[in-house]
Amino acid sequence: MNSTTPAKDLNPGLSQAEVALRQAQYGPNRLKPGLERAVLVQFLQQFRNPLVLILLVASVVSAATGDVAGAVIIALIVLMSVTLDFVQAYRAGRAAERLALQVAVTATVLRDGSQYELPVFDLVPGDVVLLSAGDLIPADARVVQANDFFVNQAQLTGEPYPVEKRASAFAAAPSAEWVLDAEDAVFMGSSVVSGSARIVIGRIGSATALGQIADSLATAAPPTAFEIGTRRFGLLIMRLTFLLVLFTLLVNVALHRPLLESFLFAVALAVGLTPELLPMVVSVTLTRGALRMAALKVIVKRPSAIQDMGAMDVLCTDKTGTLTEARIRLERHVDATGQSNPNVLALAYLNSFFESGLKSPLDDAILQHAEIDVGAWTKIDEVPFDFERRRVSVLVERAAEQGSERRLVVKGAPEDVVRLCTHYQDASGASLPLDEAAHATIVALFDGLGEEGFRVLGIAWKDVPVSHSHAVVSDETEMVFAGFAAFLDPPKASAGQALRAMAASGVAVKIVTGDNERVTRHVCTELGVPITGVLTGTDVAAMNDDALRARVEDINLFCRVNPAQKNRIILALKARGHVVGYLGDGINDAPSLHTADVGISVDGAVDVAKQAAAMILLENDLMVLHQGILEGRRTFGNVMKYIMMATSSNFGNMFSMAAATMFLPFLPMLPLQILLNNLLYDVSEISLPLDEVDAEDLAEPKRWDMGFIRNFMLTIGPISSLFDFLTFYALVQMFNAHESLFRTGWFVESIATQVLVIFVIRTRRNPLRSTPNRWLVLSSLGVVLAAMVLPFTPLAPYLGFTSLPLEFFGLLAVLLGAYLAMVELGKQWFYRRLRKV
Ligand SMILES: Nc1ncnc2c1ncn2[C@@H]1O[C@H](COP(=O)(O)OP(=O)(O)OP(=O)(O)O)[C@@H](O)[C@H]1O
Ligand SMILES: [Mg+2]
Repeated sequence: MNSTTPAKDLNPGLSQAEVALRQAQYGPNRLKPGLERAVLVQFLQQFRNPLVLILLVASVVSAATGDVAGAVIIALIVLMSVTLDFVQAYRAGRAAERLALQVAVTATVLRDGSQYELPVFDLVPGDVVLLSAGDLIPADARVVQANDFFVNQAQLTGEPYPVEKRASAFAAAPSAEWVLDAEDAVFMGSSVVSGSARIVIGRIGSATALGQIADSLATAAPPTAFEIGTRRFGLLIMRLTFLLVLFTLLVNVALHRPLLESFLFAVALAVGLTPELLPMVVSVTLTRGALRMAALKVIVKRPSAIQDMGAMDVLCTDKTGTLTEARIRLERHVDATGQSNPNVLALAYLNSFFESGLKSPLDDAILQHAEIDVGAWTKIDEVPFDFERRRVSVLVERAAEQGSERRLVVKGAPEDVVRLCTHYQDASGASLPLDEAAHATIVALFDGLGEEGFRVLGIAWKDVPVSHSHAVVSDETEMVFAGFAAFLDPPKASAGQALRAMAASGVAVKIVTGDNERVTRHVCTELGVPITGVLTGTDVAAMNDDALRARVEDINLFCRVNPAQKNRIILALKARGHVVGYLGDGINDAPSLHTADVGISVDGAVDVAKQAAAMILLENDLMVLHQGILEGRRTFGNVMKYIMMATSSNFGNMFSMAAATMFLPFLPMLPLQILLNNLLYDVSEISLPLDEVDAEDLAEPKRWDMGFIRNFMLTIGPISSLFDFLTFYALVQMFNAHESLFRTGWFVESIATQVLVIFVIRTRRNPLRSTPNRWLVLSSLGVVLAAMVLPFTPLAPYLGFTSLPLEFFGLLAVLLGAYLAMVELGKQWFYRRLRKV
């Protein structure tokens, strides 16, 4: 191990004035381009939709052939739909970004000689930053001081093992260039595995090595289950649209209709069929969910995680701080004979005091327990803590009668610490050989402490020659066992209740901890959590992935597992088809937070954990998480409503429109009327994300089910078409409708049925027993009213409408009532059959 390299420069950091200058010059330390440019780009991206482009081109062509008014109206309608969609989605996006800012990763920066905790995007070249284990490296920088400083550069180099970095003055070859394997350079996107350092920033934002490859990294995120679902749904719709459009086009051509108009009609039909509001509905529901979560003190970094929360059926969690209070207190310090012994405390204190790597709450508890003067000791070296060894050693020295003495002090997981010892120290301080009898006493003592619910660390030491100036892992042998430090970390009162609530909502909770079995069992008993099975890290190590997969289902306690094993457990659960959440706060949790479908961390977590998580709890409370799960399911419910509307009623309408072209001597609706119909329908749906979802729809994890959507479509769609044909028949037979009367009548009927059916479809219950959101009622009724009034306004001739006879509204009322009643019957039949399967 490399020992401390002293600071060559005592750089006090930049002055605030200098920082302001540099911020103006270099901009924020961010990978993404500025928002302003993005707005325009985002808006223009809406026009990438081929249907939108085709419509605009087609309307230009139709303007050229004489129909200027029609072309202008089509262009206007298209523009309005695009803007409507964009504004909603953009506002949602901004709200999500503001939320994410609340949990921005910060760095410890030295400016004007004082330390500040600042968001990383505030940093400028020249800033002095202090780093310790678990931190993310905020920009490309030079190391000026290092202390057993190891970083993980996997994101840049793909090299999974930590590499050591040293201060320039101590590097074998100080480098002037930014080379990834330079010993004295660290790079944005890597993380500190152990040790500490002081760095001076050289390059920020997109000038960093990461910034230069950021575009290629951006594509790496795997799609969530929900995104895969939406994509498959889009494909289904696309196929249906294609068939229908082709069909109408062929019929119209066969009937020798005007080509351009037929083409426009077919394209308008395609627009009518496309659930173009789906992305908007998804992002708005998600943002609304995120804002409601924020009120509960949960910050959602990646909005789609809310959906994953709704789908999640297994939650894995570590123990400390989640199930326990994380107010850890040192309760006892006992020697091998079980007697309280100040020498044990002194050794533990030395170790915690000089440990420079990852400080854990256990260290804090030791340091807070007593004030011990360590002034006589100086630190020589350290073997930093890691989650494989589960221990930390410090090498310290003090003056003694003859010269000086050097001592290695180890503290860590008791099983391992005891294994490293050949001697033990009794109450008088004498060092005795650790024979079988002594070993049995020590193990019994340890077991006893565990039984009482104590978290226990073993403490051991040995003297080394003064010439010994580096400490390495292999020095941790032939130690003298000093005793145990025993801590209490009381279970959280609210945790048991939260776990029961989750179980009742169909989410299995599994505990995945680096701590030992006895302590964890004790916590479970106190919380009233039944233990269905236990696996230890040793068991997991002995299994291949198949064997692990076969076991993960029944086990709800995984103990003494290391970070890689935690990750394997998550992978095994995912492979079994579960949607897995992971809650954790340490360096050891980062890989699992990344692998899980939804990673959840807490505000006090180390940077790497916060970075890997999709959601941050500002208050570590499992009950809030249960709320989040319900929020996710609510979001899913509202998106589903939109999809069920789009596939049943909307699709039914467009289907009858296509079919009607075969029987009518004219187009059943003008292209622009179809587009207007679609726009009005969209407007009625804007408030859908605000809608309530019935309690029974929140009872279970929610997942995409294409079979469900298809069957629903096949049940409700035909009812919609049936009533279209009844209208069609009545208009021709009873009203003797000519072209424009027919189109006007059908336009009004189709809007009314299509929009009002939401009140039947939005609930599984009798629609009168489930209260819809006020805005949804207002927008729906408003749109239907607008459609009815439109034919009587001066706009009517431009839109090809004619005023309707009063009797038509009588017919409409009868048809509408019968339609809604029949959809309700169809719906009830559908859900009854669904329950039987
Ligand atoms: N500061 C420390 N010094 C020595 N040993 C430590 C220290 N911190 C942790 N350990 C050892 O490493 C083990 C694993 O660490 P830790 O308990 O933090 O893991 P975890 O998986 O995060 O567990 P938890 O579920 O309690 O959060 C501990 O049980 C303890 O034996
Ligand atoms: Mg932990």
